Amino acid sequence: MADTHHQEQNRQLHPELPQVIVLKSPPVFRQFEDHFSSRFHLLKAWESELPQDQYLATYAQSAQAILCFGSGPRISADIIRQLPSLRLVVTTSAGLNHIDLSECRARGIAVANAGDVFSADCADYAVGLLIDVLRKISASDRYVRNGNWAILGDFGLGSKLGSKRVGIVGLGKIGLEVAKRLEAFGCSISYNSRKKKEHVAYPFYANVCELAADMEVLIICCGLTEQTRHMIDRKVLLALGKEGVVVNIGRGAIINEKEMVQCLVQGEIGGAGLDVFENEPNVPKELFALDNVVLSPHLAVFTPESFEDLRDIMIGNLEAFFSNKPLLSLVADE
Ligand SMILES: O=CC(=O)O
Repeated sequence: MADTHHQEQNRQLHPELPQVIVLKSPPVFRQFEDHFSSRFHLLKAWESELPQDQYLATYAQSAQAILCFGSGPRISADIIRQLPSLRLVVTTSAGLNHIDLSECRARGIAVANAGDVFSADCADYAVGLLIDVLRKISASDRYVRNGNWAILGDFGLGSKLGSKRVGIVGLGKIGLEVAKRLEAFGCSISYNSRKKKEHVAYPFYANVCELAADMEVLIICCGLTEQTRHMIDRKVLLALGKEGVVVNIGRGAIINEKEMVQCLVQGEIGGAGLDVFENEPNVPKELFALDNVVLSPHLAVFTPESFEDLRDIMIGNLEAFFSNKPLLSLVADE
């Protein structure tokens, strides 16, 4: 019980600091921790030897805020119900699929996310994946390293980025940044989203299958919800066609992964750039053999240069909440 004892001592030393629960923290958070502990009394459930339920029942009954990470654990209805004073969830991610939003809504709990902090990094990465698939950069790197250049001669040419018709699925902050970048490369942009955006001139498609049929590239930038789960299925991919490329920097389950793998293996689409997968960190093995597929371990999201902005927005949200000011990146209720 040494850690729990330490936390209890800390609470007695800093009774004035507002309590913020953290169920588990990934190593990347450790570099921020001092910035948080000097402002808030962090209830570090993961350091306690008590089972989580017991820890929450013993130490977190009056805590009003929880800080969580896109990497988990999930902020489920069950956890929310164990925290009767909870009024705010702050997540370090742009995505929200690890939070039970309807339970938060029902209980009047506000949710704040990473806001715009990652949008530029994520958009850069989406464009990087697309260029890599089209111009075969990773594949040609392997070709050279394996000594094939000298043995087999020149590697086959890739396909031009400029003038491609690109469909963006989900024109939020990240999608708009992707569009801005690809316009500069000479691509023509169209999009699909829940609603047509006022003040956006790009052609809008209410139907994702129709978008795919008219495009050469689909870039998935939307969040994962019950409505978007498996939205990109075999039918959409077949509409994209044999030369079509899909890039996913949203969430793996937005694409029906089994059907996408089948389409790729059978040459029914032209290629894929994938940063996210349905069952991370497991990646379908069939993809490893395909040179027209670029794989990456869910790291589009940020660079070390963005960490300070992330830290500041999380602290800013917590401070605003505890001083009754508007949150910096409140997730709008849809
Ligand atoms: O995937 C990462 C995020 O949602 O921020």
